[in-house]
Amino acid sequence: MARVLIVEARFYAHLNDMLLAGTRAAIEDAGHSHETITVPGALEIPGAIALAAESGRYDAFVGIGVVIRGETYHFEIVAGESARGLMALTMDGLPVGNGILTVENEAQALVRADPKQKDKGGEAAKAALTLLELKGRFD
Ligand SMILES: Nc1c(NC[C@H](O)[C@H](O)[C@H](O)CO)[nH]c(=O)[nH]c1=O
Ligand SMILES: CC(=O)[C@@H](O)COP(=O)(O)O
Repeated sequence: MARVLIVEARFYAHLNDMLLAGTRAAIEDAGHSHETITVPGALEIPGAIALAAESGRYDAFVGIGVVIRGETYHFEIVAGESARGLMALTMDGLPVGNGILTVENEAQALVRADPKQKDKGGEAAKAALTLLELKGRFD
């Protein structure tokens, strides 16, 4: 049984609740365990995963959150840098799934967070577990 750490950026609680449901369901359906920690925003997700990975307590990681475009360039920073940080961790050999929604509005986020619709949380969990399985094959 793999131990999966879910790191959620709880910027929009109601959307995160849906993402979390899909993420947890995918992990449980695959027969693995999960633990969840919460950070303020998407920019903190990669750092939290890096810190947790050093503990050696987890086999895979899923970052989830919602970034909705506002009035300024900050959207590009938050969306781009959180994705870049997760990709850097993946390229370092960590099985990481990216479930951070980067959207124009709440309507787009709802469709993607809902486990009964696009289920991006479950998709990110499955991606992390796929990388974990590949890691086992190549080790
Ligand atoms: N605007 C959103 C943010 N912004 C906050 C940043 O992620 C970060 O916590 C802050 O800049 C302090 O370092 N975060 C989201 O997750 N979603 C947003 O829409
Ligand atoms: C993605 C963001 O950082 C955004 O929510 C912030 O809104 P604004 O650009 O209007 O400050």
